[in-house]
Formats: sequence, C-alpha cells, structure tokens
Amino acid sequence: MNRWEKIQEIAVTAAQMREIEGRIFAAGMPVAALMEKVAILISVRVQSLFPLLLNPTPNPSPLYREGRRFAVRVGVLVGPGHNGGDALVVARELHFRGYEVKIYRPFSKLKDLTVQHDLYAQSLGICYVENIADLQDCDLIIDGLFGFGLEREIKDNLAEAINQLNEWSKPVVSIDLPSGLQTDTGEVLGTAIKATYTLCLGLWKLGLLQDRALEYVGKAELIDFDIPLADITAILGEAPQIQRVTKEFIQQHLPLPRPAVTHKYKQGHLLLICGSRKYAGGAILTGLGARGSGVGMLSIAVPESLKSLLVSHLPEALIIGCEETENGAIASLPDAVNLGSYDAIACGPGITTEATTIVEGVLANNNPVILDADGLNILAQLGTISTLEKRQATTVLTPHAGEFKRLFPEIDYVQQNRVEAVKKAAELTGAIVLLKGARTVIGNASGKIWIVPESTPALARGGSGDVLTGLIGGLLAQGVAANINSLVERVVIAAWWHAQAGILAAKERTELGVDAFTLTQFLNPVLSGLL
Ligand SMILES: NC(=O)C1=CN([C@@H]2O[C@H](COP(=O)(O)OP(=O)(O)OC[C@H]3O[C@@H](n4cnc5c(N)ncnc54)[C@H](O)[C@@H]3O)[C@@H](O)[C@H]2O)[C@@H](O)CC1
Ligand SMILES: Nc1ncnc2c1ncn2[C@@H]1O[C@H](COP(=O)(O)OP(=O)(O)O)[C@@H](O)[C@H]1O
Ligand SMILES: [K+]
Repeated sequence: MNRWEKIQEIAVTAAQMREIEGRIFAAGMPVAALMEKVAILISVRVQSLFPLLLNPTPNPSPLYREGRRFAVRVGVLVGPGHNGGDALVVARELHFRGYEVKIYRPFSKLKDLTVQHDLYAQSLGICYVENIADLQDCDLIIDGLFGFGLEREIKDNLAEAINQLNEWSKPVVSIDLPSGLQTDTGEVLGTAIKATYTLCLGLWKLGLLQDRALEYVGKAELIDFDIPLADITAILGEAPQIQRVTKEFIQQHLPLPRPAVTHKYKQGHLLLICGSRKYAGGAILTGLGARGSGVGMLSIAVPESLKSLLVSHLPEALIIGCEETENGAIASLPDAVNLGSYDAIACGPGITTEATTIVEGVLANNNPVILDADGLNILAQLGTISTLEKRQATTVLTPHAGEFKRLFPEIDYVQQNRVEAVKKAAELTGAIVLLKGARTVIGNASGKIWIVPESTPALARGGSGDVLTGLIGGLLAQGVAANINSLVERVVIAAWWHAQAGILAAKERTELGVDAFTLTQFLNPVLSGLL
C-alpha cells in the first residue's frame, strides 16, 4: 500500500490531529513553514477547481465554458486562528495569480501568525470588506473561519453572516472543515458554512464522516501535506482505531481468488430465514443479495406458501418451506433442519415479530448469526444485552437508527454521534454492530470502527437493507468455511460493496432508478470493476 492509500484509511479526532501536529513542530518544522506549505497546496487546488479566466468577457461571472467553472472574484473569510492564517495565505496567492480578492475578517484579536499574514495582505493592498454583504458579487468564497480549533457555538453577528452567505448558494471552498462543524461529531455549533468543496488537511477529520455533517461538507477531498507516517503511527498505532473503508482494503480482504480445488460446501453454506405472507419480496431480495456474494450453498427458509415463489426467483437455492402462523409468518422450522450444520445464518427480513421462537432458536445455536429487521425487533423485545450475553459465536446486528434505538435504549446519543454509539453497542454486546445510514458505521467489541465513506441517497429505499443482509450472510458463510479468524472484515466488505453497487447503479440509472432488485444487478459489476 502506498502513502496515499494508507492515509486514506485514517480518520482522526481534533485531539489526535493536534498531537500529530505537535510532534511535527517538536521535531523542528516551523509552524509558519507548515502553514505556508499547506496553504499553497490549497491555493493550487482552488486554482484548478476554479481556473482564472484569462481573457474575461465583459460579463464573466460566474462563467461556465466547456463544462469548467471560472472564477474571478473571490471572497475570503478569515477567522482568528490558523484556519484564518491558511485563508490569508490562500488570499495572497490568488491575489498574485490575478484573482480579484476581497477579505472579510470579522475579528480584531488574531493568533500571532495570522496577524502577520493579515498585515502582509493589507500591505499588498488586498481589499478588506466590513460586511458579508460586500461579498455578494463574488464568484467563489473561501471559508477559513474555523478549522479543528472551533470550541464554542458561533453566535450573534458571525452566525448571521454565515446564514446570509448560505442563502446565496455560491460555490464555497472550506479549508479543513466547513466552519461551524465540530471536528469529531460533525455537530453544527450554532450555525455552519454550507460548503461546495471541503479541502480536508493532512488526515480525514472524523466529523466529516458523520451523517449529520454531510449536508454541509459538499464534495470532500484530502490535501496531503506529507505528515510523516511515523508521527501518525506514534499517535494512532499501526492500525487506526477508526478506519475509512477504501477500495484497497476491500481488495485485500475479498474471498478471491478461490482455491482451484474446492466444492460448494467449502465455499460456505448460508441459511436465510426470512419472509412472511405480508413481506414476501424481502425474502427474494435477501436471497438475491446472498446470491451476489458468491456463497457456495444457499438455503432459504420461508413460510410454506412462499416456497414456489422463491424457487422461481432463486432456482439455485434450496428452499425450505416452514409451517406458518395464522398470519402467514414462520411458526417453526421443519425438524429436519439442523441449525448447527450451516456456516452462517441470516435471520430477520420480513419475518414479522411473530417469529420470536425462531429468533430464540437461531441465537441458541453456536454458529455465526446475522440479525436484521424484525430479527432485531424481536431481539429488542427479548432484551438485547441479556440475550446476547449467552452467545459465544459471532453475532452481527445491522440496525438503522430506529432499530438501533429499540435495541439500545440506554444509548441515547445515536443521532448525535453515530461512531460513539456503535462503539458502545459493540462493547455492551460483544456483537459486530453495523449502523446503517448515509455513512454506514461498523464496530466490534475490540473498539475498532470502520466507516464506509462513500454512498448514495439512491439507497434510501425500501428493500435495499434486505439486499445487504443477504450479502453479509453470504460473505460470512464463506469466511467461516474458509476458517477465517476475524469475520468483521466480511461485514465491512459487504457494506462497502453494497454502497458501491448503489453508486454505480445511480450513475447509470439516476438516483431515482435504484430499486432494490436493480441494486442486486449491480453487485457483480462492482466486483468486476475492482479486479
Ligand atoms: N498549525 C499549522 O501550521 C497548521 C494549521 N492548520 C490549520 O489550523 C487550523 C487549526 O488552527 P487553530 O488551532 O488555530 O484553530 P482554528 O483556526 O480552527 O480556530 C481557533 C480559534 O478560534 C477561536 N474560537 C473557537 N471557537 C470560537 C467561536 N465559536 N467564536 C469565536 N472564536 C472561536 C479560538 O479561541 C481560537 O483562537 C486547522 O483547521 C488548519 O486549517 C493546518 O493547515 C495544518 C498546519
Ligand atoms: N441517504 C443515504 N445515503 C446512503 N445510503 C443510504 C441512505 N439511506 C439509506 N441508505 C442505505 O440503504 C440501506 C437501507 O436499509 P434499511 O433501512 O434496512 O431498509 P429496508 O429495511 O427497507 O431494506 C442501508 O444499507 C443504508 O445504509
Ligand atoms: K474552515
């Protein structure tokens, strides 16, 4: 793995970033030199995103030519700390390159280095404006108000200025973080800049990966400024505790290539328990998700009345018809079914909350289990922690935020800090916990967290979770059959793969074209694209 790939896997908190920077400064790198270096990199990126129009037409702003965006007038927001210092260096560079720069610096007290850049910018004759309204004719805004040093709510005049700027819907490039976002949680402190681009500096800040920040972050890019890997590992250890899931990680952990000599049972036998008269489609989608995983053998237990339907959609699967309740839920599994004989069991989509004894039976078994949907609702009724305490084998829980709250009423901050919530849930249960969302978070009892950093709202659609359950199940079963020690990577692969299938499908079919069945058709193309 090269340097770029390595740093892409890391997410840091503000405290960790400070410690890492502290080591660089302690080693002798002058703070001013680092600021200069970082800000030049930002300014180069800004120039490539918003090239200067060399032969301006009489009315050049904002101009789009051959699909590129041209900027001439740039408003730079300058805060009191080093984020503001970065912004002043960017302002100076853009000024020298011929952009018309205006600076808005609504603070009188600045950090020393920021003061120096401010004085120099003034000496160059760069225009300073008093009011945010004076930036309304700009083509582009650079946001250098606050970075990872924001510690209090933004209030009063500054909050008003930010709100006004957000209403203009102009392109905004935020330096490091959109000003106003808390670095670790992505929480909006008072108000926050809505960025078009966020140029995150050095290492990915955790807050940029939290669902509630996404509305503000725009398109996020990492600007590498050569932090020595030794300084990163000195603070974070060899393997980061919070890992962004990248393509390289997936390539390393995929169950490929298959051994040349093998047979279907060596490639994992997955049992799906899903569906009811009311929710028949979920069973099909879960089955198709499992199919996409390449699992060696697939058995699907459904209510007897769904058997022929499932056979017609998944001819390769062994469909097990089960006795039904009056309402058409699975009442019991046939005696011939030996739960212990499967490499993994995925249970829940569409089973309704009538299937309590089924879930109890599945959990009493000593093989890896993934619970989703009604499987989770039943677990919540049984008592999440007390029930899972008894289990030795791997359990995977895949709640969305609503299910998470039912499972873990004692964790009341799931909306505020999804990463911490998952960490806590995994610690309390020993399970692998996957919290679904725009940025799906996965954690296990070791305290390690994985975040899927890219996805698409095209997936916010009934049935896409069922596909994920099947995919996880299939990958788990293959992992168990291959005697893999740690199964959490299999869950991580599934979540990344699912999101990428959504992205690919949305690219071809728009964000409105990704129904859950279509999603299953894009699982394999993602894989072929990867290899
Ligand atoms: N040290 C360096 O040379 C480098 C600095 N970098 C930049 O420096 C930033 C961090 O700099 P700082 O630690 O100075 O922090 P910030 O620039 O994020 O802001 C901190 C300043 O804002 C004040 N402040 C905090 N909350 C406030 C509020 N609600 N209202 C008003 N004032 C408030 C603080 O008292 C402090 O003066 C990074 O985000 C990054 O942009 C990076 O470029 C890397 C290199
Ligand atoms: N805004 C979004 N952006 C990206 N992915 C999303 C978004 N909303 C939902 N998803 C994904 O879609 C899936 C929805 O699953 P779930 O809520 O269980 O739906 P269902 O039970 O109807 O299948 C999850 O994998 C989730 O991560
Ligand atoms: K900023």
